[in-house]
Amino acid sequence: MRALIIGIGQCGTKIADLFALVDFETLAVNTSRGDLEYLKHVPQDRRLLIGESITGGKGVNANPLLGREAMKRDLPMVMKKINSIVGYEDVDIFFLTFGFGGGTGAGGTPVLAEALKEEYPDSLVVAIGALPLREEGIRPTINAAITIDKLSKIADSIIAIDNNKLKEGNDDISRAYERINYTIVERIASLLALVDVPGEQTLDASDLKFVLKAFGSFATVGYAKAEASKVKSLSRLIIKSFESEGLYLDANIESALYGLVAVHGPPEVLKAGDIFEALDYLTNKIRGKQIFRGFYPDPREREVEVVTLLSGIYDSKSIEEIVRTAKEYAKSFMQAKKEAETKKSELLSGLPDFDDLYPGGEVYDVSSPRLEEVAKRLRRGAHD
Ligand SMILES: Nc1nc2c(ncn2[C@@H]2O[C@H](COP(=O)(O)OP(=O)(O)OP(=O)(O)O)[C@@H](O)[C@H]2O)c(=O)[nH]1
Repeated sequence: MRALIIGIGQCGTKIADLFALVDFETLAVNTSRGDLEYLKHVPQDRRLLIGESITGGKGVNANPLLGREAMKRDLPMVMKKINSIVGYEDVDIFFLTFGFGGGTGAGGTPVLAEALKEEYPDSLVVAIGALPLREEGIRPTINAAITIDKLSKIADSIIAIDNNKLKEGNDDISRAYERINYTIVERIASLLALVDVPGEQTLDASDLKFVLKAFGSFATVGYAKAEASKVKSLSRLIIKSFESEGLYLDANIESALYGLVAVHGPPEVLKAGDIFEALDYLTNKIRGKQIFRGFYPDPREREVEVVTLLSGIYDSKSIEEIVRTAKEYAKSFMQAKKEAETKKSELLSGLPDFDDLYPGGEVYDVSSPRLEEVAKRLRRGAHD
């Protein structure tokens, strides 16, 4: 199983930086030189500054048109770098990490996703994006809604993390960002770590790709960990992986088409009866009724760890709220624009031009040959 993590923009490269810390192959792409320098773990030769000719290396200030243009202009450089990283061994999944509300990530990610799909048709492109906080105002919400629309037509799955859930803690915002970034990386890394690993019933890269190849719908990764001696019901632990801290996305898990469950822990907890009860429960709960599973009994373990992935989700309150708000805003903005145009033409219609009011306003070109001729004749007359 080979994954390449590509971070785009500030939020995306910060997340990629954490993936680099846990030894994933990463690439960081940004319009801001300062943000690239700030990274700690992505190797220097894996940091690409794009759009320098338009931004001077200073970011795009939440303008996705500039983010898109920056990625378009430097796409050959970015793709060349990716080619050199990929080499001769296929990449199973490109994970693109970014913030939906900014300019570089929101504008640039769909451009890169499209190019990757074209160049690597057998690899999956999965977008992992942070949804903006309501308090950030209307622009990030619009950026998010339009980017969701674009990516839903290109990416195989979109793993959206709702930053609004951050507010449930007491941390200041940068600590809260750190916490959520860490959680995302922990979950995806735990999931990938259990793919292609020997176990009782194992998951391979093709299982994971099957689940994530979900025509641009939403996917979510759940996680739960508990002391083995305290686990009364494995199915409850699996369900718990989607609750509380669970999702970071307000989604109806029953609408999911596919699922994947990986459980790691001491053999006495991973009993066949409990496992099948848990799987039956989940299979009946989700709409698509297809669950892949992997079980990894480990006698040295004292804890049980559950990683769950659900995909093919269309029903999400977090996403609906963003799309609805953006649509309502767009509608009222277009209406206001139309009214302003009508008002402007009503106010200004009927005004004359300067010519109507200033008689004798003909203008002669002093360098015209005819005028020269007249001037010459006048001068001659003066001498005669
Ligand atoms: N989860 C999470 N969200 C973040 C983080 N940093 C920023 N965001 C969110 O991402 C959005 C802003 O995206 P950025 O990545 O900062 O912007 P950008 O893509 O670099 O684009 P510009 O700054 O406009 O050049 C906002 O909606 C923030 O709430 C982070 O570290 N973690």
